[in-house]
Amino acid sequence: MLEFANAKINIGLHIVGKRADGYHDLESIFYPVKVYDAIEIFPSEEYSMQVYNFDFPVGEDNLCSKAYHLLAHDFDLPLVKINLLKGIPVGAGLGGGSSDASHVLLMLNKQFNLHLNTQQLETYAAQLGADCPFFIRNKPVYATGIGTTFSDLDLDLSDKRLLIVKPPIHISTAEAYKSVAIRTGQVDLRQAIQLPIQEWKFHVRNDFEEGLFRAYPEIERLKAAFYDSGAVYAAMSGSGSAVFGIFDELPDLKELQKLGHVFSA
Ligand SMILES: C[C@@](CO)(OP(=O)(O)O)[C@H](O)COP(=O)(O)OP(=O)(O)OC[C@H]1O[C@@H](n2ccc(N)nc2=O)[C@H](O)[C@@H]1O
Ligand SMILES: Nc1ncnc2c1ncn2[C@@H]1O[C@H](COP(=O)(O)OP(=O)(O)O)[C@@H](O)[C@H]1O
Repeated sequence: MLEFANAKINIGLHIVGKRADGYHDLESIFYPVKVYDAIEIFPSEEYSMQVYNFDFPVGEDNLCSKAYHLLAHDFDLPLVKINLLKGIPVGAGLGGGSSDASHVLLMLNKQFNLHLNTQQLETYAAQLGADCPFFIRNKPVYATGIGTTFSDLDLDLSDKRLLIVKPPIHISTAEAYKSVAIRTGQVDLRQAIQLPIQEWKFHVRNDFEEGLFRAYPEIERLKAAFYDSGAVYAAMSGSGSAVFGIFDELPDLKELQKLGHVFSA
């Protein structure tokens, strides 16, 4: 079985509290985007996994392997070979690894007739990472809690052009959370996105930007370059380092291409 695992962007991200277990409560809008990894799973004589197009360990730490072993613990799954072709940049705030994990759960459920429903799959996904459950639903949602409680959202950007630029900076999510400031009393993102998109820049913010822009001025310059290129809204996604921009029309890419790898999403 071959499937494509898409990325996500966060449209607004408010860090609203810190919990006793060290995780943070947040509010965010998760929006699926058309940047993909490819995952192939097939029965094999032994379990193995191979990653193409990216250089990181493929051992038990890979989220695809973790997803397989999580289900293999509870179900009589055959041994499989997993091939992963990375297209989603890593350490970018685009949730690539989380999407891979959840797509492995979805694929195993389908391929081996496990009959798990969405709720059950989301519960398994939550054991793999806070970003994972979103990719089970994989449609625009307003997320709260640690990012695993969802309400559906009517947001459709399909008449816009969406560009994402990944600068050559790798940000660890855990590190980004360590220095983020908690802010309460922010605008309700669900209301803010009802405003015309041109006004989002005054109301829709990502709380990770402040600290990470200080540490990596290149990311702030990248966001400015999006506006210079005509974006109606631009922001860093999640804990970075990728920045996305929403455009009415496809801009000249020359300046953006100087600052990183450009993805049309
Ligand atoms: C910031 C966000 C926004 O969507 O995305 P990315 O930028 O990573 O894509 C997510 O909250 C990232 O979720 P995810 O990357 O799955 O996090 P996990 O693997 O569960 O946790 C990695 C580390 O991040 C911190 N963490 C994560 C989620 C959360 N709500 N509070 C936290 O404090 C914890 O220190 C944890 O040890
Ligand atoms: N299948 C995978 N794809 C990408 N990263 C993975 C995967 N499995 C484990 N990881 C680990 O997760 C880290 C962050 O992954 P990524 O999906 O890029 O997160 P983020 O959304 O925070 O940028 C990587 O640096 C890597 O060590």
